[in-house]
Amino acid sequence: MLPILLAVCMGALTLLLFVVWRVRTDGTWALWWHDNYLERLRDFTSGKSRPMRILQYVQNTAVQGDANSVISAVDSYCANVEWAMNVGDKKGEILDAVVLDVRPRWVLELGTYCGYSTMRIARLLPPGARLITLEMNHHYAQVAKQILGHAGLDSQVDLLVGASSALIPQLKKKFDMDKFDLVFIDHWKTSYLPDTKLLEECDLLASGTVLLADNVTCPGAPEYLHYVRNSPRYKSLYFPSQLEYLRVEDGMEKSVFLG
Ligand SMILES: C[S@@+](CC[C@H](N)C(=O)[O-])C[C@H]1O[C@@H](n2cnc3c(N)ncnc32)[C@H](O)[C@@H]1O
Repeated sequence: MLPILLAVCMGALTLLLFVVWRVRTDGTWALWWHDNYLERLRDFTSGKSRPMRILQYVQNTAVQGDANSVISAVDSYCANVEWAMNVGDKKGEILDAVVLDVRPRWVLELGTYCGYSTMRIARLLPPGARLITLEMNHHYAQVAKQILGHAGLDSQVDLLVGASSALIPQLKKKFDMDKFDLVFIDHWKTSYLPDTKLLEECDLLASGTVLLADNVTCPGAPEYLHYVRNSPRYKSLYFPSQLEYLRVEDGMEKSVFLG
């Protein structure tokens, strides 16, 4: 009996070590572990959603009206308490550098989630610039509004709730605008390419418009990458980095529309 028990324990331990190793080194396993298993477990035990837990942490710890303090609070929560799909601090620095370099008047963000990258972009915008961010999940959008309000950035940002494919064709008329200077692409990865083509069709990209796409390595957006790297309409450059809050390879693709 004892040898069988010992063998079962050894087998279970080996399996556990294997799962821990894969979660720490493989992006697909890491995303499944954090986004499905751990998130659902915490939702069940706390009776709240992950965005609500992030919001609560921000309200309890970040200085009201101080965007950097709110950004640090989200990073601290997601690095130390539970992972979340924000662009994160490391790739956030790449995003910051692109925003500062472009100095955009009109920015579009695809995928708001809790408003983390929205805050990073909005706090660096020159006076008079506008950031339009699209989020299809109503609950996430409500949380993002409160987080942006806590950071004091809500007046610079227009958060539209709905699917990007439905909202993009309405933007020109709705905002009485012409073209975007910067587009941050960070929604579901299968939508990167169709929405880029939709932006072209809707005449929302000017020569010089910068597209910055997150997660092009993990979980990856191969069709989008193939398009921007091979189309004569784009000049594209890869920025290697790490997946938010984890030691897993990821990167961002900056693509300049050439007209
Ligand atoms: C990776 S998260 C965005 C993270 C955010 N940019 C940040 O760094 O803080 C992706 C978000 O895109 C939203 N989303 C996915 N597909 C979308 C679509 N087609 N239209 C609008 N929102 C979408 C999801 O609901 C999710 O909240």
